[in-house]
Amino acid sequence: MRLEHIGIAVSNLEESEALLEKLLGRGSYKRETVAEQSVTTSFYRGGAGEAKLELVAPEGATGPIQKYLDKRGPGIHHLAFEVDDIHAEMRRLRRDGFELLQEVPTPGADNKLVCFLHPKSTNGVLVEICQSRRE
Ligand SMILES: CC[C@H](C(=O)O)C(=O)SCCNC(=O)CCNC(=O)[C@H](O)C(C)(C)COP(=O)(O)OP(=O)(O)OC[C@H]1O[C@@H](n2cnc3c(N)ncnc32)[C@H](O)[C@@H]1OP(=O)(O)O
Ligand SMILES: [Co+2]
Repeated sequence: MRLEHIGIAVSNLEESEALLEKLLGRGSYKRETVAEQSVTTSFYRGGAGEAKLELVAPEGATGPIQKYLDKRGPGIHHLAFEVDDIHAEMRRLRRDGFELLQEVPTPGADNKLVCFLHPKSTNGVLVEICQSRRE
């Protein structure tokens, strides 16, 4: 597993993109809406070998990000780890006692398959595991 991205929940994507560009000195390389998750994401590359940043803004009033923002406001939302075989990793994590939030991986942004673990089984940190989708 390697840290692939850090997810940051934001209320206003345009404002947050402008702020991050000022901070990093580089812009987003991709915006992508994942309707199933009720989010629009905006990605920033890390330095060589470093994790990306993923701004995650709510689409609509009822998704997980809007609920998170209502409760906690903007901030670091999740850590995403890349694995080579998400199915095998999900089996391994289940065996090791982690609570998976889904039975099967689902399409994520940035050409990934994703699965989330409940934060109560990961020391209060929402964890996403992801695998690059083979074309
Ligand atoms: C997939 C597209 C993109 C990508 O990378 O490709 C993304 O990353 S999209 C990211 C948005 N999608 C998700 O977050 C999906 C997984 N999340 C969920 O299923 C829910 O948000 C869940 C189950 C983590 C929480 O939902 P629930 O309805 O149970 O909300 P509650 O507020 O009642 O939370 C219960 C409990 O969990 C704590 N919590 C919630 N969110 C987080 C978080 N991000 N980090 C840490 N802890 C979190 C919350 O505080 C509650 O704890 P409690 O002690 O009971 O207060
Ligand atoms: Co993510």
